Amino acid sequence: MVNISILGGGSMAEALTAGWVRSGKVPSGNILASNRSNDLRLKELEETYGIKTSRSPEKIYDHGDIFILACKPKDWQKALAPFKNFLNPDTPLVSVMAGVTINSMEDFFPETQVPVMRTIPNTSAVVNASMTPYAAGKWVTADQKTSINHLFQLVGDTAEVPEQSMDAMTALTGTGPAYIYYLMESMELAAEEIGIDKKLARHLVSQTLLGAGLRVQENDLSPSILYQQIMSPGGTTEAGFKVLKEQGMQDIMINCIHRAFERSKELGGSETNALAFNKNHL
Ligand SMILES: NC(=O)C1=CN([C@@H]2O[C@H](COP(=O)(O)OP(=O)(O)OC[C@H]3O[C@@H](n4cnc5c(N)ncnc54)[C@H](OP(=O)(O)O)[C@@H]3O)[C@@H](O)[C@H]2O)C=CC1
Ligand SMILES: O=C(O)[C@@H]1CCC=N1
Repeated sequence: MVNISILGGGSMAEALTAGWVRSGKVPSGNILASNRSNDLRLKELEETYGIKTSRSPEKIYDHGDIFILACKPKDWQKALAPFKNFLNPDTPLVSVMAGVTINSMEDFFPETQVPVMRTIPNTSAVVNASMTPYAAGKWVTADQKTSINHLFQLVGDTAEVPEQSMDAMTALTGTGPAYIYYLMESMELAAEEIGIDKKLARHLVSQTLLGAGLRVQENDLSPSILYQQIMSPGGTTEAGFKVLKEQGMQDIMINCIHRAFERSKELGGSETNALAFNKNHL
């Protein structure tokens, strides 16, 4: 199994780490995480998952067969700078960042053909149920793509997509769990108001979401057919849906995903910054 060096030690780095360790296929010692300055956080990651941590560029470089770039889009050039002269065609760089394009990362290494993969996992990696769309850059070999795909399959499902779709993927599946959690929170609040115990409500709501998700995955039926099956004329579902329609729930969701899509494209605007960074540091 490959050794993984992660540049970043935040939520996404932790979700992937947790999923890889939980898969039983990646020994915790194969993972090394780093961050910018938060010592406590690195200690916490070490203690929780038994992984290695370091902020020494030499150690990070020596450890990794694969580099995961898991810092915020605004921070990536600084995070990668110490590795500019080290990364090479045998050390794939796998970004999990929203927005940042493959081109801008490839251009960061003007002298070297660094293989760059752009992925967008989600935090369900913790329970090995992420959806991870990905796109490969021009220097990624078939073997490298296979092994990176395998790595993300260990924490859920994957789909190769054209790079042009990655901002849409980010809005839909990278961000997606947050929309679902917000819906769940709303259902829990309503449950409490109609007299359901808080703890029981959590169980009821999560099982309901899980069952609905599984049904969509295991049937050829569209969500629309599936909700119509639940709706008896004059019944409770119809009554509830009347409120959803009157208050524009579907439009709200569609607008939300459009806005997240636009935001992912805006975050990709850091390309200009990458070029400026290169000019100042070459
Ligand atoms: N959270 C999510 O659900 C998802 C996030 N993503 C993407 O993952 C990336 C990380 O997001 P998330 O984990 O939420 O963010 P966090 O803010 O939780 O973590 C960012 C991490 O990057 C570190 N960092 C910042 N600068 C550097 C540097 N120069 N060198 C090394 N590490 C550095 C930070 O260190 P320190 O704390 O010390 O400053 C921190 O550990 C983002 O690009 C985001 O778009 C993608 C899909 C889903
Ligand atoms: O909010 C964000 O920007 C990141 C990217 C996808 C999910 N979280």
